[in-house]
Amino acid sequence: MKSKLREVHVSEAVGLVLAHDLTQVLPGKYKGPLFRKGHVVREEDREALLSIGKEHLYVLEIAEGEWHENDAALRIATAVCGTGLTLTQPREGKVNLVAERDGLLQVDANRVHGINQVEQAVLSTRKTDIPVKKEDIVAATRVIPLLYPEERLRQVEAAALADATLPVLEVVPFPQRKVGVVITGSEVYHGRIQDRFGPVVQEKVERFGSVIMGQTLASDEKDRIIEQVRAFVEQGADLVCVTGGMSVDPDDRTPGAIKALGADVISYGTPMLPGSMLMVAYYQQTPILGLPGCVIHDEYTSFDVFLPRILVGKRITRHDIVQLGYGGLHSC
Ligand SMILES: Nc1nc2c(c(=O)[nH]1)N[C@H]1C(S)=C(S)[C@@H](COP(=O)(O)OP(=O)(O)OC[C@H]3O[C@@H](n4cnc5c(N)ncnc54)[C@H](O)[C@@H]3O)O[C@H]1N2
Ligand code: MOO
Repeated sequence: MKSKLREVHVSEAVGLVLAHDLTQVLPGKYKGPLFRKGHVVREEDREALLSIGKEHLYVLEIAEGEWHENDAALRIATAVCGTGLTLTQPREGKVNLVAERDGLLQVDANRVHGINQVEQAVLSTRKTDIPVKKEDIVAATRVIPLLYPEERLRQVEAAALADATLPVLEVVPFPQRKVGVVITGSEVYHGRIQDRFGPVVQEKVERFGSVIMGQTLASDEKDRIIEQVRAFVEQGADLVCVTGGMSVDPDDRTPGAIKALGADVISYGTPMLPGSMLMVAYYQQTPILGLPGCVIHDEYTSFDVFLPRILVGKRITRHDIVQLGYGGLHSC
């Protein structure tokens, strides 16, 4: 059976779906829709409808096996919604997924593509691995037609599951991590200039609810850098940042020190600008980052991409490094 039109008196229309737009004309002031096609008539609409002379309405009788756009959007949203997210009530056929907490947004892009393959289904999301704030809208769902077939909703729900154990979208909270900072550079060590790296790293780390467990000065001495990184790891650091000395001058000792420490270097260099001279390494499972000078003055570098991921406990891989190049030219 297909959905069909039916004429009803306004007093019997509550809960039914308008089959067409209803226009309001206020001479000289306004002409436009008072209610749109698809609107579900509410008790409080009755007076407004009668005031524009609508005693009878065409409503849609929705056949079994078809879903109103609001209900279809809600089913899609429910199928993709994971922890740390809530759904809004449908409005004009759209449901939003809203962050319930600050955290790192996780989106399975492959399953988002799979859902959008289903004819006239819409799942629109922000990108994965970005930090979000409580109450941010991170995704929205809708369907294109006013009535949507059950069969396609089942296809959406199957695509949302697709053998995966994790939800399509979730917001992972930031645990409180301890971060050690080793500042290199003889000019800072000897007090020729004031350290500007420490406050920048501290602000970025605290933004995600983590703490700086300590900050040391290592001049440009490789052995001192090694010792200080190792000491932070032994004291239980969740991340150690070594600042400066990342370039190609003879006094740039940081990459050599991290290697000599025996760390597993994932990459020295990234294809993102700024932040191309970043080093990502792991020493006994603890992430060690070599931070290039640009982190002091550029608002958004490869450090800002990886820091929140590291703080939620994700391990950075060579694949993650490679991914930074496409769309990664921010300034240079
Ligand atoms: N020949 C090349 N030169 C540079 C390259 C390159 O590939 N080839 N890369 C450039 C890029 S990109 C960056 S980023 C920087 C990387 O610089 P470093 O990490 O080696 O930074 P430094 O040389 O140690 O310092 C640069 C600048 O910043 C001042 N600085 C450093 N630490 C502090 C601190 N804690 N507080 C205040 N100021 C600090 C330092 O005195 C220098 O003036 O290299 C480019 N060059
Ligand atoms: O590492 Mo530099 O990183 O791009 O300005």
